[in-house]
Amino acid sequence: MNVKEKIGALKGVGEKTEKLFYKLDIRTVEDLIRYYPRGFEIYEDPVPISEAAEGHTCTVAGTVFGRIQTGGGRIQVTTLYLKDITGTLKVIWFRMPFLRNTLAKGGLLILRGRVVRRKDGLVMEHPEIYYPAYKYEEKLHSMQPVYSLTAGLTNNALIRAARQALSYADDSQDILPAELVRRYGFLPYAEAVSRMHFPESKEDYIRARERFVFEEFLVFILSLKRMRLEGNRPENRFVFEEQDEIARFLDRLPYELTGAQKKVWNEIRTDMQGPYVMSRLVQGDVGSGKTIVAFLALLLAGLNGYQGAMMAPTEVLARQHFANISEMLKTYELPLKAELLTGSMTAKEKREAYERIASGESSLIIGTHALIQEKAVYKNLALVVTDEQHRFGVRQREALAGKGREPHILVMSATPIPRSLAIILYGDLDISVIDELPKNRLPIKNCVVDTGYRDRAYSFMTKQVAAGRQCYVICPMVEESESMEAENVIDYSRMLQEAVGEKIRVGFLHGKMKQKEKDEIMAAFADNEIQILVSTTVIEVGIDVPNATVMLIENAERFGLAQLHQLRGRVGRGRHQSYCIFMSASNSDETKERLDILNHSNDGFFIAGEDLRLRGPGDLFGIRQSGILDFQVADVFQDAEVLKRAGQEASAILKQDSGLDLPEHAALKRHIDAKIQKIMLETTL
Ligand SMILES: Nc1ncnc2c1ncn2[C@@H]1O[C@H](COP(=O)(O)OP(=O)(O)OP(=O)(O)O)[C@@H](O)[C@H]1O
Repeated sequence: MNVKEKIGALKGVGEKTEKLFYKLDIRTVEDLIRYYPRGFEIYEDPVPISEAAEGHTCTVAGTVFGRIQTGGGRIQVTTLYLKDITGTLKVIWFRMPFLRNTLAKGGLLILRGRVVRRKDGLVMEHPEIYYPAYKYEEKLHSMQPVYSLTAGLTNNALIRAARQALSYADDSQDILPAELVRRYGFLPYAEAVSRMHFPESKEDYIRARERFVFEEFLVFILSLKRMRLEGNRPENRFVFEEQDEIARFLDRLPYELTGAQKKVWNEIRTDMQGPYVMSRLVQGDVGSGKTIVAFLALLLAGLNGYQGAMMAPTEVLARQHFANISEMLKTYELPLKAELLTGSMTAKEKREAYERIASGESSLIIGTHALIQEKAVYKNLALVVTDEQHRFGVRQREALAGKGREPHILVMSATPIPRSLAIILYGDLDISVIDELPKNRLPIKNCVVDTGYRDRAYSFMTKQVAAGRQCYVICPMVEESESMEAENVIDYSRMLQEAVGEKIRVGFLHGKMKQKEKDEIMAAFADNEIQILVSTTVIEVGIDVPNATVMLIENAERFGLAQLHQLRGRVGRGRHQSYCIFMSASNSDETKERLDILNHSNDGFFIAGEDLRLRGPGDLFGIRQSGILDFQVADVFQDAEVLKRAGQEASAILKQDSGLDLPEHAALKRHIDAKIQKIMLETTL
């Protein structure tokens, strides 16, 4: 079979399933071959029930103790107690009432699932069932891939389809030039890709991964270069003049810019008035005050009679920026109008917004990714501020300016990457760093505790709320599905509401909520109508409520350090003393060491370095990767050396063959061009 064929060509993938695959962006057999697992389940020997620990996925073996029950309620829950000589464990399944009959026959039962703490103690939730128990033997010590899924498509279905797809992989499909594969001693393509999905051991996976990390970086760098982002800078065809109103605005701001903010603002101002179009990256740790610098650039564009657009990575964040900038325009009586453009607005609202943008009535446009490009026609867009997550959209944004005018580009990033790596990843951008925090800040006080501390954490939060402050709680994680995650957040906030009493309003936020609901909750939290916000990691980026002073992170052991640092960065943004409580359900030394780093440092750069030191090459499994810059397998920090090499190879390839026209680069070129085209399509739709 040709791997370019539609995914529906695989056996067992009907029309309906095909659509589900599309949702995961898997269209062809090759897409599936390259859809690597996000992790692996390693099937260990069963543990004694007394050792089944909160927050862990484990396997237990035992017999059913007492009766199996199915209870009503919103969701049907089937409950049993599993017993071995060391103890009993409560086990529940959702929506599987038939289990009552199938499991009632007695005999040894093996269950594998995550153990969580509920009101009535430890519970294993929705485990896999091995019954009769010998069925587990087939799996013992194996590594099962775990894929990112979509509702309706199970992990098993993906495993089956992936096995089939992999049987059609062969070395002729490799996009890396053969000479590179030889020189670096990489595994041949077909073997490597099959080990990416079904490795026999960790070492096996690591060896296969090496090649795809390299490939991913190489493709990334070459794509950027092919999109003509590097090389000749377009001329600056906008006329910018200094605006007195900006100086007046800065004078009246309730705080003085830090030295670092002033320095960066100067660099931006100089760029915008210079002979070439600006392409600048502003890097700054969480809470370092990047937003005001971006706002200043927008104001400068607006006051010069141009338009400026700011694209936020999430809708919640877009609304926050819009609210802030609108407020500023009003307070400081600036003669400019801000406009919001997001996906959840009604057709009528959008149409009206488009009109005001086309006529130039609105000059500061804040929105989300897709929408800023949609039908909006700008009168005279001179500046686009984006987030690093939109790395690839740059080219269309330039196109979006239309009529051959290329706007200034400002990219904001909170990722603490060393300069040498930033130069490779952002080779087309000048780099500014905000390396100083505002003076009014008190360092965040951290503590690392176990779950036994939960009640004390709640009473601490109650006291903070009594003092007028607000708190965030990052809910324990549920990996199985988004809907279970939602239920979990709701259950948790109910429990918390009971614990803190009615005077305090607890709100919650999760990925499955409608945009409007999210906005309402965020607005209520920003106005202190909600004092404690229980959330999944959706609040991770950018949210700025300076009155919030406590961040309680449940299951802290399950996050990467970079992500924990981002989450913690939601507090300590104002003048009040702030606290971060890392609650961990694991007692392992490794967890302790990792959390200890955060406990003793609030510095993103230092944390990233330490994280790297601790995560040896063997540790690619347990903890969620940072997801920074959204690489599929590569990790900017951990694979820094590979990134450097890929950067060198990319330059060497282009030096020898700038158009990628040599036969040995043909596959690479096709791959890159298809990728660029896809990105273009996605971002212009
Ligand atoms: N020079 C300053 N002095 C005092 N407060 C400041 C200063 N600059 C910014 N702030 C305030 O600090 C808070 C954090 O700033 P901002 O939201 O810009 O952070 P950020 O760099 O975007 O961080 P993150 O990456 O976490 O979103 C805001 O409430 C902002 O008003």
